[in-house]
Amino acid sequence: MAYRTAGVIGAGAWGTALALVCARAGLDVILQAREPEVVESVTNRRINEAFLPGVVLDDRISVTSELGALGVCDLVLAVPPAQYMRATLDAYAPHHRQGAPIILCSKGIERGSLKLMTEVLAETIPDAPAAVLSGPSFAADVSKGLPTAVTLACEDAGLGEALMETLSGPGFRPYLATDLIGAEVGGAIKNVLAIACGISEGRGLGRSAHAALITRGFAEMTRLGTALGGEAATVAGLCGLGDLVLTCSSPQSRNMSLGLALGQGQTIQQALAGKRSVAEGYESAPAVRELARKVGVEMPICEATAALLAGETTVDAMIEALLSRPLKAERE
Ligand SMILES: NC(=O)c1ccc[n+]([C@@H]2O[C@H](COP(=O)([O-])OP(=O)(O)OC[C@H]3O[C@@H](n4cnc5c(N)ncnc54)[C@H](O)[C@@H]3O)[C@@H](O)[C@H]2O)c1
Ligand SMILES: O=P(O)(O)OC[C@H](O)CO
Repeated sequence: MAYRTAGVIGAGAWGTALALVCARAGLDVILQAREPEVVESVTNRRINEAFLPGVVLDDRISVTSELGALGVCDLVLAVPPAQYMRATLDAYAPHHRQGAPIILCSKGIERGSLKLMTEVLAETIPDAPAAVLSGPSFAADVSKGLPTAVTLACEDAGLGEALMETLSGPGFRPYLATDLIGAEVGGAIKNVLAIACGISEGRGLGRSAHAALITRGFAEMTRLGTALGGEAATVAGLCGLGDLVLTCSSPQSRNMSLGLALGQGQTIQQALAGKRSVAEGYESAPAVRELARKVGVEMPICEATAALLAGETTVDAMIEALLSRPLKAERE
């Protein structure tokens, strides 16, 4: 099927950047924004001043506050913060066009239910063909057309291929996978690990500690991904290792910069004050910790980060606890 009109649910930085990706790929785009000021600024000045300032949006992109307006779309990208995915899809469900695929682009695990975004979709719009788009991709880079490669996971390989062809462009290269779980776990866990790396950086623990955190964090991500039924090879791809490397290496990441502030001595309240943008690692950390315990997977870095974010420990005690763990074989 040739896709002509894409709907994007959620006009944060990433939803807006993905609207541009779709427009550059030749699709007409309907971008749904919750905030009236976003609708106003995109309509009148062709810029999303609240979430992606400085980027002029393509004329193919129209903006609306109404989820119902996406009922005409033959392809939908869902990009709200993960903790709002269920409520957003519930509200959108009555309008969804039968058979239109939904590409989940948010990175997180639902608190309470401990569910992945594909599970949330299956419970809210069960008939919709699902795909996951995830990988190392800052909205600011993608919106400028800088080269970006991501994982596009879809159990139906034919549909995945069609979606990959549809979204690709000179600066945007999706790579195909069929493992939804592996693709989702990578994106959710790297956010928590990026906070840990930021803390290490903020505390001045050095590049060696940074590399150790990335490597041991990757082991945690792989353990959880495979325990949930994902494949290690998917987690080692763009959606897992690739995104971990990006997010843990740049203060441009909201998650890493939150960690940096905590490592430099700010409280969580100070570090989050006045922020409109989402740090998904902060939001998902309690669910990651609970899920790891539920499935019996050891994730000490994520556990320690969740404890710090919950106010149960201090940065110094967290570092001390991680460094005093019993020695063990690297591959365990
Ligand atoms: N920004 C990036 O570079 C980037 C890249 C890849 C993936 N992502 C992922 O995309 C998702 C969205 O992040 P973002 O960067 O676009 O957001 P953002 O931080 O730029 O903006 C916040 C978003 O939250 C929405 N929001 C606030 N309250 C809400 C509510 N009650 N219900 C529904 N939505 C609400 C706002 O409308 C806005 O879209 C996240 O899961 C993030 O991890 C972001
Ligand atoms: O700014 P962050 O930390 O939300 O990261 C954005 C993207 O997920 C990077 O791939």
